Amino acid sequence: MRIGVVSIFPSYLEPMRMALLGKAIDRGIVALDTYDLRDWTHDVHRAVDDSPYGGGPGMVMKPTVWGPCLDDVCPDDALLVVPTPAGVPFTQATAQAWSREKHIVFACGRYEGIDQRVIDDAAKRVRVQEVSIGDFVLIGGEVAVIAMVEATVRLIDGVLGNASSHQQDSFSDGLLEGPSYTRPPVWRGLEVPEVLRGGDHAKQQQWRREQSLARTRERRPDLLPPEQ
Ligand SMILES: CN1CCC[C@H](Cn2ccc3ccc(-c4n[nH]c(N)c4C#N)cc32)C1
Repeated sequence: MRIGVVSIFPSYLEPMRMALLGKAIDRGIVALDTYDLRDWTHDVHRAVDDSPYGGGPGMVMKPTVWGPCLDDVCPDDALLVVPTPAGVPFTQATAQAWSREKHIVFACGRYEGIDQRVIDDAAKRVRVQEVSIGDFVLIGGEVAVIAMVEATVRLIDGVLGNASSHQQDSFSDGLLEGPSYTRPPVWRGLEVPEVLRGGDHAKQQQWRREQSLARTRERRPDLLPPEQ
């Protein structure tokens, strides 16, 4: 998978070159290109924003900068993703679908966002998805991109050491994952559940299912399947 990210703060994206994502890049599973939007500005001040039509707070990012940038970095067969609090919710299902994409380009807005005509113009040529990572407001799109790239890339074969890891994710079966434990068996008077210290894998699987259902019922009843 090739990933392109456009930002006025490309160094904000450096965490994606670390740890497991960095290893996926080193191993050629993922290619990451970051672009500085200001390289497409055409004035001495390298302006990327301007005042909003119709008044209102803040500034809006210029179509005359974003347009030429996306023309250059987003080919017709790529998926263009625009993080925005007004977007469709990003979910595990989104990550699963994106993990099968060959090329994804992320457009990181700042200020009050990107002039809508940039998205409308791009949609004439490429598939565009405006997505949100949650019901809260960030300062820009970069943190959302890091979260979405991590959720997506970890699903690509070969990225996670233990192939089964993501198959036991929260949400992979629609439920929240249950608690995890490691040594020592007793820590500050707290014991690891007996069933996990034994060797009956069928009982352990049943226990984990029960724990997932209980936790989902308590914390995210909206995720429960109808019969539960
Ligand atoms: C007050 N204004 C309101 C509009 C957005 C302004 C900041 N901003 C500019 C670009 C941009 C991109 C994403 C997000 C964002 N926030 N929350 C999420 N779940 C996001 C996602 N994905 C936020 C952003 C702040």
